[in-house]
Amino acid sequence: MLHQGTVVAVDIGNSRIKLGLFHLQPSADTGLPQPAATVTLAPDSPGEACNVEPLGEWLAETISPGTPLVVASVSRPGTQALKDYLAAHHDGAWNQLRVLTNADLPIENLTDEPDRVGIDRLAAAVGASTVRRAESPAIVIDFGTAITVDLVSAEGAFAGGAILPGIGTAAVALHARTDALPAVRPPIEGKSPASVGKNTSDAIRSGLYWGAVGAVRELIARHRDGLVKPPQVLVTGSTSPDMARLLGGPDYTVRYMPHLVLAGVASTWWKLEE
Ligand SMILES: Nc1ncnc2c1ncn2[C@@H]1O[C@H](COP(=O)(O)OP(=O)(O)O)[C@@H](O)[C@H]1O
Ligand SMILES: CC(C)(COP(=O)(O)O)[C@@H](O)C(=O)NCCC(=O)O
Ligand SMILES: [K+]
Repeated sequence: MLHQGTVVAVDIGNSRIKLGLFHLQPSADTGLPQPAATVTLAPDSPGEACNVEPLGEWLAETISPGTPLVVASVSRPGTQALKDYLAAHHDGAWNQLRVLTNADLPIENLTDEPDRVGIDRLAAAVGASTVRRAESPAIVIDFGTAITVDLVSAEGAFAGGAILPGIGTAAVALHARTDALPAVRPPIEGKSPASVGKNTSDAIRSGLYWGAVGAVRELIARHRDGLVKPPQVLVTGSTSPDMARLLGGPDYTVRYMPHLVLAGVASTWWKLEE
């Protein structure tokens, strides 16, 4: 079937909503489609619903009316907020969200309950499949509200993985479940914290950050133990630029690919349109 190729991919997580405009041109460098423009919708305060207001300007300035908005969501309130906003604005020009289900994703799913896997994990695996060397496995780490460490088999199937608390989520839990620990926000840019914190907040920052590094390294090593070939390791989501370097290991390299989930959503859409 002939189609225009242009699509807005939407990744609705439990903290933020990410959108990317894609045209049908994989980047020569990785084979991974790269967005021509992106916007991220965040809550005004952590833990609240996303403020979807900035969407209107982005759509009006960047996107031709009628371009499909294709959604992978792990948050029903997030999906509803987006639907409500689009229905109430722009005279319905953006009213057709195509909300993907797991069965739409062009990847074999080897888990016990394929329908329950977060569609963001599957979309990232689809993105990883286009990047990985033929017949090599991949490990995909996504830093978000949760951290996921997933395996894409050498044959290109989603094999499962691990889910652990995201750094911000763990910070909220420490504050909520203790008398003395303050609320600490993870670093937004750059720098890894010193491991020896000299005050309570810095000690928490250290523990959460280096704890996540150690946990993810252990999970990569354990996933890797079951593999014949060394994996390609891809990191995505909200994390510091240092993270990919810190996660590197003896026989694999780690690449940071911020738009892996969005690229997987766009690739899925093009496959569905074929
Ligand atoms: N630079 C950063 N380093 C570490 N954690 C971060 C950084 N930026 C954001 N976070 C944490 O990442 C989480 C949200 O990431 P996000 O990609 O918005 O999640 P989701 O995909 O679940 O919506 C929050 O817990 C936030 O505190
Ligand atoms: C693990 C997740 C919460 C990660 O979501 P995020 O951190 O991106 O908001 C999400 O993929 C999800 O809701 N998964 C459902 C359970 C599963 O994947 O098995
Ligand atoms: K995610």
